[in-house]
Amino acid sequence: MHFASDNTAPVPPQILEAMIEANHGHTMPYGNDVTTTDVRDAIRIAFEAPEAEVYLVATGTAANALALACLCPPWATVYCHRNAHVEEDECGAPEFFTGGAKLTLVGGDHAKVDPDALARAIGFTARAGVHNVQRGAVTITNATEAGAVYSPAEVAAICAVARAADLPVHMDGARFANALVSAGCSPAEMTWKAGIDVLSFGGTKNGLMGVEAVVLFDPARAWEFELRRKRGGHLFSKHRYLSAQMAAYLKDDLWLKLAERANHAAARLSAGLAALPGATLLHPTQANAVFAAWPREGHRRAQKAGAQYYLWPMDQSLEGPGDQPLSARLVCSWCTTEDEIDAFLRLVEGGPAPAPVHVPG
Ligand SMILES: Cc1ncc(COP(=O)(O)O)c(C=O)c1O
Ligand SMILES: C[C@@H](O)[C@H](N)C(=O)O
Repeated sequence: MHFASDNTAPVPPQILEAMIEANHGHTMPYGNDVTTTDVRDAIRIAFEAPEAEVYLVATGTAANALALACLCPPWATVYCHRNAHVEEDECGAPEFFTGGAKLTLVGGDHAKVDPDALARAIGFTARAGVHNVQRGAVTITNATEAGAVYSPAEVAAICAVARAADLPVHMDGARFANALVSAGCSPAEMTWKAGIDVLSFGGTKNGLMGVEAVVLFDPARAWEFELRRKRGGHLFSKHRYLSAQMAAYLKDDLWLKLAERANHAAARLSAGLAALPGATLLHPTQANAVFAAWPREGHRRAQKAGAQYYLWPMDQSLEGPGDQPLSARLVCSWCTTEDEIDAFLRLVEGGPAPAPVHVPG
């Protein structure tokens, strides 16, 4: 019962097989291999963006921070949701890689930036001219840190506010595939057609060993990104092992199939929890994460039986009197099974613990 994060999931066999297949002979380094060229073209086709420039890095934090560094000067600010990953979980990487830009936090339900709140925040910035940080860029996360999904229209509304202030917009797409299959739109509709300038196109949460593609829909920023990636130590010399993963991920729409499996599992888990006495959903389940609260005893039973997930916020405690509800984040991955979901739900409800799984060897 593994719901701590999609980061805990193994790599799909197709991806490992692709890396083994790539592991023959010699090939040019630093992205000068044929597979990287093929991946770049495949992403341009998938996004209907023939002019886009595409670069692979190994972490989502690197993708976000390097992309923002190309969009926001050191003396400016990046507008993000107050619960955005770039604010809460990147240890200051965006501030570091931009050379000191600030993050201006904006509210909104389900970790979605509210367009009106964004407009107010932008209007308040630089009100005293040289004495204030300047307006820099906007970043939104899709799927969000609360498991919600922006529709293309919602993305366009954010981008319209940004464009009115002549600001570029970045999308943290660590779970882009999950958002896309949920919204039922095309990659282009979810990004550049709605006004997104740069996308962190995630692969790691959706199964890859560690590959994220930064897609710059405006190629004018490409050379700066290349320089920042190398200067930041994020240009892989044996780049073929990144591109082999991404090539396999895109082949036959594997990326969409993996995301559909994770989202389907989350929908099952969410419906099961919502039906339990005393359990409540805290956010709509629109991608692969479920945010819910249920009585403490249910948490104790589940965690005693080995279920892995985070109380969310993490500073809650299983100890203590009474049986008041505690809230949790449950993340499903491409390999979450119906059996582990059903076993978890029985534990939360108070049923028998699942039989221990015999792991041979
Ligand atoms: C929404 C979001 N963005 C970015 C990241 C950063 O990815 P990484 O941990 O690979 O740096 C994560 C991590 O899971 C994430 O959840
Ligand atoms: C850092 C932690 O939030 C990670 N990004 C996850 O989603 O599991």
